[in-house]
Amino acid sequence: MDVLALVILAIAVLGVALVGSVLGLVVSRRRKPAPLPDTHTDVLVVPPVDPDAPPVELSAPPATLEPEAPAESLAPESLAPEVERPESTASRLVRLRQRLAGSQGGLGRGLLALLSRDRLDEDTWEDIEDTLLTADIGVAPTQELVDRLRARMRAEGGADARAVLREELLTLVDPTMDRSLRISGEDGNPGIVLVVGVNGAGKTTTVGKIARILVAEDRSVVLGAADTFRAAAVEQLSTWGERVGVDTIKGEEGADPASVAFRAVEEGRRTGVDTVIVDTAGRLQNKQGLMDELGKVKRVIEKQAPVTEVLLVLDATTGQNGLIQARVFSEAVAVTGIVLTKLDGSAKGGIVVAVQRELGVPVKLVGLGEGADDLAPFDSGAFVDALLGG
Ligand SMILES: Nc1nc2c(ncn2[C@@H]2O[C@H](COP(=O)(O)OP(=O)(O)OP(=O)(O)O)[C@@H](O)[C@H]2O)c(=O)[nH]1
Repeated sequence: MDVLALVILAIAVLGVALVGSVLGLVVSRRRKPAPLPDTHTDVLVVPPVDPDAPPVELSAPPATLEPEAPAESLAPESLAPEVERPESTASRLVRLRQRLAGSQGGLGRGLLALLSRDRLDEDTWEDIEDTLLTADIGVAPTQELVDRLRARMRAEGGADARAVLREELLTLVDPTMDRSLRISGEDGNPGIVLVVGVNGAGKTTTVGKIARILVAEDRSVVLGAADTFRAAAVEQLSTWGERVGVDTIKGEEGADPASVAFRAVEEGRRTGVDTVIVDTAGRLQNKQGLMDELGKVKRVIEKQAPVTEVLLVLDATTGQNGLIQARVFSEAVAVTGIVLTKLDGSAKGGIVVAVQRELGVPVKLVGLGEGADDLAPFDSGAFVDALLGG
């Protein structure tokens, strides 16, 4: 009898242990981290830890109990190469529009408050003028805008100030400009994007961010680190590339930038990539030196294939000084588009108007933060809406 009771007890204990281990398996499977969502944003930021989440199961069940896991279900952080998935353009635009409205909204709100006054007297018009000048729109565009606003507010008594202001700001920003990036080549060649600008404007960062935009759109890319003046810039660029699985062609510190650019294009053609992006040095030692260097880089690249886009990177916070630099660069090389960085750190979005006027080329991209995906195509309507506070 006693022996029988002992046997029954042993079976019961084994049964409980078995159920427990199966439940433990189920629970530990449920605790596996969810895959990254498509709209993953700041990929450089470590995902936040949920303080309420149960601790990670350390006593994992024996490997033999685990069914064969299909390759794609393996935890990405443990086995997959460290290639990040850049944010999709759609989610980036929604996020960055809000950031743009946050940094630029003050200008529009200020103008609207002034235009909505009962009496638009001379003092008010002067205040409007000052507000525009403070936002770096520039003297001539400010005068034009004020003249047009005056005429319309007078002629269209009781007009909706917001609607009038929106229309006139949009005219100034010029929605008719072609802002598409020339990232495709012809005759089997890759598109070649040459990126120029003074050091510190955000050039290398921008090259990395553009690569991410292209990778997010399933385009293949090679980077050329032709900023051989500063070894750190070369390393910085290749790190950007590695993160999204893009190769970077480098040269030794002090190597001829043109030869690095040449090799990058050579590699891009050999591997049949869609786009080669070449970062350049931005020393402004003197105009002649800059012209010689950039001119040579472009000439040497074009022994193989045409440069399809020359982007000038400008720091939005540098105001008039930035415009002077812009002029020097545009004389050194034929700029086809502007990237305005650090708009998140400046309330002076008027620089968009000023720089387009100065160079006669469109702003094509705007930088809105230090995050890896904080670069967005410039959209004039969205920009004016951001100025007006959404
Ligand atoms: N807030 C903000 N910071 C930015 C933006 N773009 C670039 N930066 C920062 O600006 C700093 C300079 O950027 P870099 O890309 O190193 O500038 P660079 O022009 O390549 O300079 P060199 O590498 O010296 O040639 C970095 O700290 C960037 O993170 C932007 O849109 N917003």
